[in-house]
Amino acid sequence: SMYGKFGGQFVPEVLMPALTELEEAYDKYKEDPEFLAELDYYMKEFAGRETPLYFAKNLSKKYGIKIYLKREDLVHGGAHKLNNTLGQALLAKYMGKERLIAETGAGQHGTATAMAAANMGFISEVYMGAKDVERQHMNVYRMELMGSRVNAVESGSKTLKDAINEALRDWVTNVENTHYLIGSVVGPHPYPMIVRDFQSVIGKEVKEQIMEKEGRYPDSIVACAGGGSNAMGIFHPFIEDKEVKLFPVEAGGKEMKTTEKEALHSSSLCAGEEGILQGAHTMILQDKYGQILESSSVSAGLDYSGVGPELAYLADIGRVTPCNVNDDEALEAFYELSRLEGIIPALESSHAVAYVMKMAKTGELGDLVVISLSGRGDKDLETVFKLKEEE
Ligand SMILES: CC/C=C(/N=C/c1c(COP(=O)(O)O)cnc(C)c1O)C(=O)O
Repeated sequence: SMYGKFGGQFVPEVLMPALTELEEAYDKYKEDPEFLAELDYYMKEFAGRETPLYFAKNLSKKYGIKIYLKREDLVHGGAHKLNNTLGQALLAKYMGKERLIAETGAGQHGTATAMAAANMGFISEVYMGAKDVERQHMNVYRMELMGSRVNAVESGSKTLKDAINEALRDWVTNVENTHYLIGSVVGPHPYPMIVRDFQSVIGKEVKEQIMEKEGRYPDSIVACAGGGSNAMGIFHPFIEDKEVKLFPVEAGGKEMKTTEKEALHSSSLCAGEEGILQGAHTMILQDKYGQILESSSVSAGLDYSGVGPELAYLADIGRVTPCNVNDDEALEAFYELSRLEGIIPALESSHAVAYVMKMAKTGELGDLVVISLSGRGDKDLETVFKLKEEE
């Protein structure tokens, strides 16, 4: 449960039995043939795996290096989030739970939770910051259409951190019949491990696909990092392959500056400090009194003041190279990929594309790079066109 000095279970005593129950269930079912067969069925027949490792020929031609996109935007629902919600929902079913709750920012995790809940017959409830309810409204319709109740959270910055706090409060009250389906590699142990394991299907597929297509591993892998689950999912199978450089790209927001009460970015690895957030010792954006600072990003899914403890650990030991791009660079990448490849990326994923556009010619990424295209951009069209009008 510890990643070096990071990780742990910094939660109220009342939650410890639920965390112990979850860890015991995970240990029991993660090697259970029936559980694994059922999960494999859902991954193939419902989520649509395996996803392509697509050679972006026009992007590669323009930027002078070989660029592959791991197409998690093609997972059912439009993002990598379903990989995790199917795993955790199935685990909750084997545990005999009848209700799922979740937090969401971009609404992709909420949608993926609603999909798993509808399909497996759970009651489901999603907590979503009021600001995110506004800017990802298409996903609110999708969640409600599939039978989830969406609770707009008005406290704090009305984004992801506040949604997680409300979900934790619900869980404390309803721990008997409810599984809290955390959407990223954050929170108290065993969540960062469970989510990383379910998302590792991404990196496992890349390992086989890149060997098939190129006969070698990539020089670098680039993935955006909000909580860090698509990054940890694509990185984890390559951790021991030291020749593969790993770049988690954080949201640089408006600028890499912090005022008294807020950060103008969401780059916890690049500019945060050690602290405790929502159950884990990790890197967070906090003021000098240790109060969590509001974060900022054009993309709801990266707009988070913390990051997963395992990613904090890997950055601390130098196995990953944290970096960031700002809102404008991400928006430029959103347009670039749409025009060059006919693929509209989520604003979150656009941060990874932007970093490759920015660094391709420096040699830092080598000649063969894989980008985790974590989601598609349909949910962001309104945001992007509103910004265009304001220009
Ligand atoms: C769990 C809260 C995060 C959400 N989304 C985060 C997200 C992210 C960032 O989340 P991580 O992979 O966990 O860092 C990347 N790409 C897409 C398409 C996303 O939707 C959500 O609520 O949908």
